[in-house]
Amino acid sequence: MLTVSNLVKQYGKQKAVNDVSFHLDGGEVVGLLGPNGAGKSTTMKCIVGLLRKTAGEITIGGHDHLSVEAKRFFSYIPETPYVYDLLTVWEHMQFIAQAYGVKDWKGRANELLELYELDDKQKKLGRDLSKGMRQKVSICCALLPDPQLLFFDEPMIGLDPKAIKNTKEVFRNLKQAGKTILVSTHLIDSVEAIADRVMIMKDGRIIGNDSIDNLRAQAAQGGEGLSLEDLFLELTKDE
Ligand SMILES: Nc1ncnc2c1ncn2[C@@H]1O[C@H](COP(=O)(O)OP(=O)(O)OP(=O)(O)O)[C@@H](O)[C@H]1O
Repeated sequence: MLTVSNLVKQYGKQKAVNDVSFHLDGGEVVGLLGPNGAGKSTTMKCIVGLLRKTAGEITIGGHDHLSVEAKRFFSYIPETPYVYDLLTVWEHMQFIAQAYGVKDWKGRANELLELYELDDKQKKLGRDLSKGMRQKVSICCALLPDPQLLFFDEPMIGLDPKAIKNTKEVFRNLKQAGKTILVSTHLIDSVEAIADRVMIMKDGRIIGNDSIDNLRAQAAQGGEGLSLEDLFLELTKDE
């Protein structure tokens, strides 16, 4: 579904992403973990075409990631939610439905807005939404076209506890429906239950890419019985 080969992204002289390669099979749910500045957001932005990569190849569903065919496969929830100031919440849903050619979208849009407690905010303009509400609108917009592949960059940031719980449930449902998900997060427990695999990034490189059980086994002595959080700290500690 997604293949990233030898991806490099340089900001000036700094290699924020340094020769990163990985593959996601259809239906896989993969957590992208790493300390601040590891290169997670830059990797995602390169994949979805928001940043121009310095080198490497990326294909989505067998198509070059910048092609229209590739863009039909995925939705992206950015770290900082972007909403249109002068569209209402409902108009955001309408806009996405039209842009992606989603048929019979109104029922689904209502379900999503209800799930994220935005149903009574339908007439509010984007510019009048709080940060958390923007994040919720961004998630609803991403889910409406029912894409095969979803990129979530820190989806839980700014969400209230109920929305975090709902989003975990959304992940479980997406996984059950066979969707492919790459989710970058610091809230390690939010992916522990559903991730088939985690990739751990540090200093622009992937330093671990395996199931949680296998990573545990690879971690320094005493890996057995480590929580994912301990494991993460063990793998990313400075030598
Ligand atoms: N626009 C930019 N210009 C210059 N350097 C940047 C830019 N964006 C990110 N960087 C640098 O690239 C590196 C990777 O940043 P990135 O945002 O991808 O990390 P991250 O793993 O997503 O971090 P966080 O968990 O803090 O969101 C960091 O050293 C950061 O300072």
